Amino acid sequence: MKLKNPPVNSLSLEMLTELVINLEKLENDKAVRGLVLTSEYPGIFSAGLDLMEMCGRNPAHYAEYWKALQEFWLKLYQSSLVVVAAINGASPAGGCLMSLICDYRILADNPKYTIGLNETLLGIVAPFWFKDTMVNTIGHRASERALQLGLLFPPAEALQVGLVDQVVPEDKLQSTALSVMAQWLAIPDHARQLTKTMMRKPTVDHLVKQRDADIQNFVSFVSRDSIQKSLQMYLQKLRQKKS
Ligand SMILES: CCCCC/C=C\C/C=C\CCC/C=C/C(=O)SCCNC(=O)CCNC(=O)[C@H](O)C(C)(C)COP(=O)(O)OP(=O)(O)OC[C@H]1O[C@@H](n2cnc3c(N)ncnc32)[C@H](O)[C@@H]1OP(=O)(O)O
Repeated sequence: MKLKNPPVNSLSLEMLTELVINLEKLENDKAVRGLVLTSEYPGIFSAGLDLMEMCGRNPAHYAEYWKALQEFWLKLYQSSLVVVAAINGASPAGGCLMSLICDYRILADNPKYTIGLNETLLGIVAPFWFKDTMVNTIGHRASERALQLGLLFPPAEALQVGLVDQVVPEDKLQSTALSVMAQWLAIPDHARQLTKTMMRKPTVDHLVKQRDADIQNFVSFVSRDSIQKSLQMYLQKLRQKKS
């Protein structure tokens, strides 16, 4: 599945909705057992959540957006397919989250392709289920440091901390993803799927139990004037970077 939402594959409401529909289609197709997630645009895997969905909108919109993001996370995290992320570009915040919920992550070796949950740099906070997903991957101490500092790791550091499973030359990314997929598909589906469910259930239950409260938290957090100001300033900085 190729992410395709120009210019930076930000996760807009429309993009999230389409991703969920496509995932459902693949899950229901008996001929499909695995999925490689990559970007149509080498250089950018995904810029994360679409900041335009979180700026200057009304509470009903924020609630709808957050629910769609939860839905996407729940679908992909619980997918019965083998999901391999072939990360061919920068992968900040929501882009990193999307990689973390795959079964295996391969990052192309390019110093510009950084990955991490950098929310604090925007003056916002990664919610508990982003944090849980990261802790499940790299452990508590490394997550605490990475989350507080909003670290974006270049490939060698991402590998060292365990945020990705492999770093490969850019021209080997897709072939490596296919050989990793072959290795995972050699395992009987039912045994692998039950194991995945068992490993992920506590994290899934944590969100499912608190879904509505989490939406309310997000809406009230993002509606604050101070948060709106931080997001606007961050967007301005992104725009100024060009000039
Ligand atoms: C205890 C209390 C707890 C309460 C908690 C409750 C709730 C939690 C609240 C909030 C949680 C929110 C979680 C948020 C997660 C996110 O994912 S936020 C998004 C973070 N993303 C980023 O920081 C990445 C920003 N982008 C970049 O760094 C770069 O754009 C790039 C991806 C590296 C690509 O660089 P480059 O190729 O140079 O492209 P440009 O920077 O020039 O960008 C092109 C245009 O795209 C716009 N853009 C970039 N990123 C985004 C984005 N994420 N959303 C929307 N738009 C984006 C950029 O402004 C450019 O636009 P123009 O062409 O200038 O119009």
